[in-house]
Amino acid sequence: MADVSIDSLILKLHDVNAVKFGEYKLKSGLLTPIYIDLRVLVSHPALMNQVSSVIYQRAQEENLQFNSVCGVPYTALPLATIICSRHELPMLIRRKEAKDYGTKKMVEGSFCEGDTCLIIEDTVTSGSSILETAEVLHKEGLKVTDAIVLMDREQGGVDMLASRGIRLLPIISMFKLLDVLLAAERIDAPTAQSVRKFIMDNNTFRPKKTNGSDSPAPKKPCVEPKQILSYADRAELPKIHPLASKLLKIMEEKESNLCVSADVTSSKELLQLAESLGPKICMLKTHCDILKDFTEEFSQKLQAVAEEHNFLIFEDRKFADIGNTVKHQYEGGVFRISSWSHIVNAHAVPGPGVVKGLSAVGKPLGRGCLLIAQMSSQGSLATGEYTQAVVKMAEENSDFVIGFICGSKMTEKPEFLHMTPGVQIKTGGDLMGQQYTTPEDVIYNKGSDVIIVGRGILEASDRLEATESYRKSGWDAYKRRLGQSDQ
Ligand SMILES: O=c1ccn([C@@H]2O[C@H](COP(=O)(O)O)[C@@H](O)[C@H]2O)c(=O)[nH]1
Repeated sequence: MADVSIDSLILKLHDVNAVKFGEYKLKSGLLTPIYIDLRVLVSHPALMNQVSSVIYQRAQEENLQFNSVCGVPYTALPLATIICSRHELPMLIRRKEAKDYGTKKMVEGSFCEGDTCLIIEDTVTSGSSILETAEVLHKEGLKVTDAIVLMDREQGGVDMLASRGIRLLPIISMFKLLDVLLAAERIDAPTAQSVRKFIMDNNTFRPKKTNGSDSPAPKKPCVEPKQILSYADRAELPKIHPLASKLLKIMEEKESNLCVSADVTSSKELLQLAESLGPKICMLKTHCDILKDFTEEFSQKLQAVAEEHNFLIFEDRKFADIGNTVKHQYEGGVFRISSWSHIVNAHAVPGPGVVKGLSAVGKPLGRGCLLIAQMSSQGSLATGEYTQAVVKMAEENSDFVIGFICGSKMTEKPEFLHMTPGVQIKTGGDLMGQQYTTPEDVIYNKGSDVIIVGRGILEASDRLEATESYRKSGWDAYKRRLGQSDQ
């Protein structure tokens, strides 16, 4: 199933209150800030069908071989029933307690010894419910090699079951769920962050020691949590785009995740800005079409300053036409943007053709592109499923797309860069819909990588001093995110 459908499924699950935020008790007694309650599905038949379809589809994609299907009682029972009925597959029912009359069987349905049974589950935390069901099936002579779960809380279930010979195939992971709800603005960044922290701090899997005894519960997760990588680490990732790697190295070297938005109208002033602020920034953003005196000579000088002070140039052109047109706009015209700008950006509205057109020009030159996944302006339509589709488009074109213009982190893939405009030391906005948030919020809470600051610096009485102040705020927030700050 396409990722976008999974995203819309997540939103529907949230709509029907199957994903709850607050304080809830898990089977283990542990208090959790997120609770997945798929019992509500029985009241939503269309959603129930959709969930059953993705589970069956997963079994097909994995080419699983099995003789029967068993849903872990009770929530997964109707899911297994729908799947088996719709695809005419034999089903088994595991009893939770034996009857004290009749056959006294623990497993209902017909099977032969040595048959393989596929287990279906709605939510997994530690994996213990699947294991209990598998053990009952084993006692009856059945084999269990695979289980499919709709929602994996990523708290060690996959590893625990693997250690017992069962491969668990999750459809939705907790981190994916949080990313989708955050991008759709169903939750805020601090909520997502606190749930992520809870999940990483509460891994339930305790591998057996080689001497056979259970090891004590580890303080830190046994399974490597999703690590927060440094810019330097990310620059070395095997799949990183060379331009993204170059930018990350510049950021680390200059201790700057600050991009200045040089929104001035004369090329002389722009060059002065580049020259004076260059040592403190990782990137300079331009709008070449607001310059009243753009010339090729100007673009050559700008490149020389960028070279001298080691920053990249990002022309914020926001291409948004069909592939053939953006190809011409990027390569030719008065501005010949591809000849001097390391990075450009594009709206995804036209579909993947816009990336193809830009990439035909930019890729051979080693350029990179950012897709606009969200906008900082009030009432922006770039939200929810649109934003998710942009992320997918980026992931499918990672040979040219190096990241996003966005308000917060869009993907867990560390190869992608997240750049956020609408940043000032004070929150607020302007009279035309711009909305501001702080460097700390963008980098620390929202997990973005680069702050883009325009008027916060341009309108300051001392631009250099303001630049240093933003550089320091952005960098301190990054260090805090890495856990290297003593604040
Ligand atoms: O969503 C977006 C995308 C781009 N921008 C651009 O960033 C700067 C912000 O300038 P400020 O003076 O800091 O408001 C500007 O060039 C925009 O075109 C954005 O603001 N929001």
